[in-house]
Amino acid sequence: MSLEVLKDHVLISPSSVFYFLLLPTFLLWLTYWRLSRRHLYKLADRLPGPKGLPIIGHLLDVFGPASSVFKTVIRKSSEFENIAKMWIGPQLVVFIYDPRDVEILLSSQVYIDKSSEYKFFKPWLGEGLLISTGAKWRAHRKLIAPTFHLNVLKSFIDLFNENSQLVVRKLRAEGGKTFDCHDYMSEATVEILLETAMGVSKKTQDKSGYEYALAVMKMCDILHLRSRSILLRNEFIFTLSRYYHEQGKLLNIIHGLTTKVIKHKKAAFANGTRGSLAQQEATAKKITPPPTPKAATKEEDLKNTKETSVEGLSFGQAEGLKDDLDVEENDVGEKKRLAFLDLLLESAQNGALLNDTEIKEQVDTIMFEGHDTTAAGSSFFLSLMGIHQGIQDRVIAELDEIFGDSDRPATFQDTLEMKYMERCLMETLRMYPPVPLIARELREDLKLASGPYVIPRGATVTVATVKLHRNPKVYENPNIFNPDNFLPERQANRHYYAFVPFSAGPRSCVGRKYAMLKLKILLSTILRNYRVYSDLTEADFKLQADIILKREEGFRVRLQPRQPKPKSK
Ligand code: HEM
Repeated sequence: MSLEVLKDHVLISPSSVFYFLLLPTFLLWLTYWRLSRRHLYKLADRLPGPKGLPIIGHLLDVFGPASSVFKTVIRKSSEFENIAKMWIGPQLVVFIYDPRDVEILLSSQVYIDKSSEYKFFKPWLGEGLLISTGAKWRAHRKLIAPTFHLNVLKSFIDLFNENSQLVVRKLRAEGGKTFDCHDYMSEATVEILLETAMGVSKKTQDKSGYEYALAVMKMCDILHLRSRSILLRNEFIFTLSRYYHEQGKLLNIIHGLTTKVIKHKKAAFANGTRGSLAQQEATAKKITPPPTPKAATKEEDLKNTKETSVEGLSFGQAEGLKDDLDVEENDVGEKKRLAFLDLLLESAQNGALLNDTEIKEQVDTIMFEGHDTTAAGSSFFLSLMGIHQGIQDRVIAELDEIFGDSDRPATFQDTLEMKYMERCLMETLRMYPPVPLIARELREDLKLASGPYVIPRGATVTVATVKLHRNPKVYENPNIFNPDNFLPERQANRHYYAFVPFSAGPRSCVGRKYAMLKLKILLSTILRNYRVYSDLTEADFKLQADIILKREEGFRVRLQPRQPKPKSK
């Protein structure tokens, strides 16, 4: 049969040839893809974990509202003691809960790459400290960590006090009603960051910190949704969705604030002004004593390092854990003892270390990491005080012991004496860690200590702090709020990596000491003025882990002004 005849009988068009070849091409690609991942499959097969569906694994478990996804994943992985693997479609996710394994992961200089989900942060945080990696991350970490050195933080104490007093005044508006304290905590933590790390006055921001905080919360919802949705993970499909437009609007608010912060600070910098503009305004009005950001001597540094270690604890982590916020290498001399944005601008002025985009990315990162986490931590703390009245009695007794009937601002020394409050804060961060999951993508195999397991390169490893911190082999009655879990003797007998709310190792939280100091001043100021009540119990909490751990129903509490203590004779 000639070709002419064949054409008459069979419809051969270019598109039919394309479809004819599509299936074998796909099968060929699939075979290659699976072969290239055979190392991953081989090692994954040896890891324990709940059984998923063929091909899609546990993909269906990550659909639905954030609170139910969180519960399902925790429930399914709970049947497994130290380690649980799950396939989320083609992605291998391994949860580790044994402190020995957590140590291997977090203390390593090798496993420092963040998991692929962090890329959704890029339009917002760019290559900021939270998500960058390699040489860039190392250089910027080295630059930024000293700006959260204790000597810099001590110069923020007046501003912490002043802003905490402002919250106390704002809270009067609630007058004994039940309300969501997270709104107040968010606004306060944004404003405190602006005035301290950023060094600008909150008054120069015509949009309120609350509006920024609200936009951040909505952004987190979108990012979390993207990490759960197989469709929205795709960049192209995402740009066609309504979430893309919503994200654009939210980023306008978020970046609007940070752009303005940098503009103000740059203008002041050009005029030769250094240090917090808010502090200088207050000083001009004689509200506070002059700032004292002076360089410490070697001896003072050593003393500071010791002071940060309070009865077996070192500002939010086990005493035995050390990172670049603790070690003396941080002693980088007077010039570098500058607050965060001052140092960034100075470095940019002096050379090629940072360009404008990089400054912006780091400012966005610190604004996000520095406010949402502490807002959640302080809101959980107040909720728990409201529920556990006996524990609140002890915190208040300690504060009365320290301050007597005086309403003077707190000093650094006072914060060191808030030992019971420190334990309550630790216990809050144990049971309700604001960062509930710490995830890394492995570029090398990871051999575990808890059993004969090797997690293959290419997998995502997740430390679910929310579960690690409730390990019944480590904590007696892990689901009961008990600040005595942080008594020095109990702490000393525990694996250091059994409590890592601020992560640990080279990628630990640079704001750990800042957060602990600020939380103590903010929360002690509130409890010196109000008693907290709650109509709910912990069993009523609907936990929602959309990047930051929150209560879905809001952090509802009631406040009663405390009666002034009778003046001592
Ligand atoms: C209670 C408060 C806080 C908690 C529980 C917390 C927790 C954490 C955790 C768990 C990480 C590691 C995240 C990961 O590996 O994915 C982290 C990283 C980070 N945190 Fe915090 N944080 C808090 C407050 C702060 C504050 C106040 C700041 C800044 C002022 C801050 C800045 C950062 C930065 C920049 C990183 C990235 C560090 C790096 O990768 O080198 N955090 N934080």
